[in-house]
Amino acid sequence: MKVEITAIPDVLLITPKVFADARGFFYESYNHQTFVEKTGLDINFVQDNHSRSQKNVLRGLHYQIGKPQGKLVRALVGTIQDVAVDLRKSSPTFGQSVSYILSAENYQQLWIPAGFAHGFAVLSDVAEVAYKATDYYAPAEDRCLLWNDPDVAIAWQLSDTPIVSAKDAVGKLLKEAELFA
Ligand SMILES: Cc1cn([C@H]2C[C@H](O)[C@@H](COP(=O)(O)OP(=O)(O)O[C@H]3O[C@H](C)C(=O)[C@H](O)[C@H]3O)O2)c(=O)[nH]c1=O
Repeated sequence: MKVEITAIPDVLLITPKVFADARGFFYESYNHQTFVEKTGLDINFVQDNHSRSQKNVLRGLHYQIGKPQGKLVRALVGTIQDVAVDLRKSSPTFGQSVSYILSAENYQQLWIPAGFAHGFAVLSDVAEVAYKATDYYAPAEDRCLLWNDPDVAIAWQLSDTPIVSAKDAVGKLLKEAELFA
């Protein structure tokens, strides 16, 4: 398992060791001991999520203001552009984002700590995304940062106007959003 620090140091790009043979492949998608040893993070995941979306769907940018969740994200099927936005007011990278292409083919995972908004755009005909969370879903705490906030200026690799939920269509701008310390 390789761990790479991204342009926002607390966000990590993880590439697992994949064992391929004539049958196909095998890899450990998560191993707690390896994760802690390689990242130095002592965290525990309490919830696994799985979503399926068609091409041009954009889910996000979401975060929970109370019960903030760290997320470990991967694409089981297809290809997504996964994005994390730093919402920690005291961070030197506040308001900045990182984007990575996660796909069933590259096996890569993105670790996004609590304090970030997370979202992804589907670049393939369909994508299934699985991700682990460090705290439970808390609908009352759920918040949305507007996906195309000009101050965040994410370069979405979308071929068309994205398909977003009604909730995501009215996400807040960074200058209005509830933030982390
Ligand atoms: C997130 C979540 C949702 N739900 C229910 C609530 C709704 O009835 C339904 C769809 O929820 P939502 O439209 O918020 O799903 P996404 O737009 O995929 O939200 C996720 O998208 C971005 C990418 C994230 O990082 C978050 O994990 C999460 O907010 O699932 C649950 O029961 N548990 C959950 O943990």
